[in-house]
Amino acid sequence: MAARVVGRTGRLAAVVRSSAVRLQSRLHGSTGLRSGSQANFFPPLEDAMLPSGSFNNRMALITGGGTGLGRAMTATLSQLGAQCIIASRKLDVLQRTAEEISSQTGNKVHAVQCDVRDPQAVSQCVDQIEALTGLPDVIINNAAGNFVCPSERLSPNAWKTITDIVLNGTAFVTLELGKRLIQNQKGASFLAITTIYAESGSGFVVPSASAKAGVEALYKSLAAEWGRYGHRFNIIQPGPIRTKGAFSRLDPTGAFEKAMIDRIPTGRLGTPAEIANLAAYVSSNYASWMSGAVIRFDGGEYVSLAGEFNELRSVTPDQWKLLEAMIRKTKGS
Ligand SMILES: CCC/C=C/C=C/C(=O)SCCNC(=O)CCNC(=O)[C@H](O)C(C)(C)COP(=O)(O)OP(=O)(O)OC[C@H]1O[C@@H](n2cnc3c(N)ncnc32)[C@H](O)[C@@H]1OP(=O)(O)O
Ligand SMILES: NC(=O)C1=CN([C@@H]2O[C@H](COP(=O)(O)OP(=O)(O)OC[C@H]3O[C@@H](n4cnc5c(N)ncnc54)[C@H](OP(=O)(O)O)[C@@H]3O)[C@@H](O)[C@H]2O)C=CC1
Repeated sequence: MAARVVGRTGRLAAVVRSSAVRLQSRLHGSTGLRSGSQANFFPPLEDAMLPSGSFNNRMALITGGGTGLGRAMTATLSQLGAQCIIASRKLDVLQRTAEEISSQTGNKVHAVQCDVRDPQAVSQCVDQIEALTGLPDVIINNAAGNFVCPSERLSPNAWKTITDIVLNGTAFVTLELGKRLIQNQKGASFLAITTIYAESGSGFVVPSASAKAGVEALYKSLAAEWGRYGHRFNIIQPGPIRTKGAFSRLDPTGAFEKAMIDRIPTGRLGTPAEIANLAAYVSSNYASWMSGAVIRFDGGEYVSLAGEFNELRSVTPDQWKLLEAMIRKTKGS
């Protein structure tokens, strides 16, 4: 009897495996498709979601605003009327982005060079911002550094570099602006971009995971402490969104992208415009009651990775009939 059940279970497992493989190759393999078919249910909308003028007369600082997601956030805020300041190390990249966005939106985008790892540079950058636009109403801490690397290969300086950009950089920008805003009795919305593994931790990106977790603790703590000064602090945890900066350092060969998409229940990567709309909402007065929030924005990837039995998605209805019959036949323990 036991042998019959084991034999049947083995055959079932083989059937399940081979149908899962067929399904995978129908969805992605042979066609070269980069999204699951369910992605058709979840088309990304690219236009700005908030009413035009939502950020009129508002100043927004976006660190790392010259590229990737920061650039998309800058474009959306600028389109909605904000005067933006983008800050990072590469002035030429910032200036190009600033010109491109302001020529499209008609609203000024300023480029300010700043290495967020250096508290003195941050202080000088804030001096420059005060002179250009006054203190900002919206601060988005988006700048980051990251690369995949087995932890046993990390040098002390590799660890320091990532934690300096992500945790110390966010802290320097937030504290410098926070102090000046408090002195000037001006309220502001602070937003930090972390990632879904800030919560779970993740191998192979350990400095980033540790630093992003620190950023989340910083923002939740300040949400509690600085509400009395008119400051809100929120966090967006993005799942994978293709940008050159992230994917060239996290998936340099492109080999992991398909696996990423396979485990995302909505069947596709996010888009920069989607996260830009969310960031704009969180930073806007429509969200003035939102503080201390941690918003996971990942197409369902986090819960999909977490659930013990989620792999059973690949079991077909016929296979379920068989499984159910086997389960129902079991009597006692
Ligand atoms: C998919 C879903 C979840 C995704 C999450 C994504 C999270 C992200 O944060 S993506 C953002 C990615 N964008 C960036 O990283 C942009 C900025 N990055 C950089 O500028 C560089 O990559 C770097 C972070 C390395 C900083 O550059 P910098 O010039 O300041 O540093 P280096 O002098 O080059 O390096 C400093 C030490 O780190 C060691 N190192 C650099 N790269 C690697 C690597 N790939 N593997 C191992 N170690 C590395 C480098 O050797 C230096 O250490 P040492 O030799 O001991 O001096
Ligand atoms: N794309 C994705 O799938 C995901 C991204 N994220 C997060 O989204 C944010 C944006 O990432 P993404 O757009 O993908 O990647 P990018 O590499 O395009 O963006 C990172 C930005 O940070 C800036 N930066 C890096 N180091 C410093 C520094 N020392 N001082 C100031 N600025 C710095 C870079 O500009 P410069 O080189 O000019 O300094 C760059 O513009 C990051 O916080 C990242 O952790 C989170 C989860 C997923």
